[in-house]
Amino acid sequence: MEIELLVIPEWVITVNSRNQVLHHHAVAVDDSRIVDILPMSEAEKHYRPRQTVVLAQQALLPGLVNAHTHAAMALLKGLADDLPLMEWLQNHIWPAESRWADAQFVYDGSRLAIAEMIRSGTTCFNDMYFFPEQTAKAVQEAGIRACIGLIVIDFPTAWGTGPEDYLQKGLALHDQVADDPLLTTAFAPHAPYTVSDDPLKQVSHLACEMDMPIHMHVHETAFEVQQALAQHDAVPLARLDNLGLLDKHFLAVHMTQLTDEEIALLAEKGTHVIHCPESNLKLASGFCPVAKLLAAGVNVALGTDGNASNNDLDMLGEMRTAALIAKAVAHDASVVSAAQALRMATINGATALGLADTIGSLEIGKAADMIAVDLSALETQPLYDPVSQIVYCANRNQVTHTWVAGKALMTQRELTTLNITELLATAQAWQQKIGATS
Ligand SMILES: CSC[C@H]1O[C@@H](n2cnc3c(O)ncnc32)[C@H](O)[C@@H]1O
Ligand SMILES: [Zn+2]
Repeated sequence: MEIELLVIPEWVITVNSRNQVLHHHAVAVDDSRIVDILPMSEAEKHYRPRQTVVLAQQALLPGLVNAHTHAAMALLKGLADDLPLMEWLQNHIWPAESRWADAQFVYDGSRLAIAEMIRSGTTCFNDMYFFPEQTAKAVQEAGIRACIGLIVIDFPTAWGTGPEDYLQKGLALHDQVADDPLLTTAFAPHAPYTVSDDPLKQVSHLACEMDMPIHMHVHETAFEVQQALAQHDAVPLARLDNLGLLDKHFLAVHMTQLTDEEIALLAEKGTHVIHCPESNLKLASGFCPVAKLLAAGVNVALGTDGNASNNDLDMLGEMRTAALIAKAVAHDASVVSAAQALRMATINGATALGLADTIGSLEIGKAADMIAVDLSALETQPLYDPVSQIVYCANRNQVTHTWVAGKALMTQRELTTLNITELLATAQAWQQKIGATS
């Protein structure tokens, strides 16, 4: 049978329901999908590939899913460090955004972020930012996969005048990208402290009717919870529940403040938690109780947050941080194994975005969103367990290949759809403009 592509790595890390790691197997790809996974010795008998990629000493795994980011913030990387969330946001980031965040900024920043993501093995990201049509354009040109946030926030910005306008523009974008197999959309109300009840009720209604995810920062800090108690006489999670938002469509980002009762509520409602450990550490926001959430049956996925609070978009690093912090928080080294951390960075993100039938694992019928990691370097040798090596040892420069829907976006560390020289020139032009005024 003639096929487009046959990839023959040392290991196939499937992230299927049995976490199978296959040695000396090949992955056959045709028409954007995985059509077979079979022993290497049989592959060449069964298939006549137009291209064969042999990856000796490399592991092939599902592309990483960054379940929470603000791609365009790549242009604000390092602009305001070492600050707590509210001071960072109100005194530095929001003023910078109101000065700079126009359509060109979002397009240029998104391209820079997408290049960083492809180079570090991310094949799908869930975004929340102004001018989402610019992020969508950058995604389409680069060939990566993304869920584009249709933002809602009470105050006016360069992108819109208020909630009605944001929703109208967002719904128009939803219709515009509906036929693109690599793009989906989610409602993205910013946070409980910036979106009032009426737009939240509207989002809840629309998300249910259109079967779309809702992506929101929630319980990021203790301050957020205390302030809401004083203002609304209810913690944000209870307010969102009363407004009807908590169900399987809801992606609650951060969740560093959670009681055991709230964890049980999330499990009962099927709400997803998006854990961003490095952003939480850098802004000193708090610690998400990941082990307790997983034990309660809550789907926990991973995100980097934006480049201005992390400051990288490195999902390999995020996996490692998530596994290490979870152990310290739980006072238990056995929680969040390497295999579990990898699930959080792949299939759990896909599940949160409603894409688990398409991406998140290497299985026959799924889209060929795959990455190769070279484990031959001395830093990852000797090697007893490739999953352990990827989560606890490897760094992002060891990602050699990135495919989305069977198309190579990076081959032997060379980007195929983005030009690094151009991206660097654009980043430096923005640095000069923004740096001159800060
Ligand atoms: C409505 S567009 C997104 C908005 O969110 C801001 N943002 C970035 N990181 C965080 C965070 O960790 N908590 C809250 N808000 C954040 C970003 O700067 C945009 O203004
Ligand atoms: Zn965020």
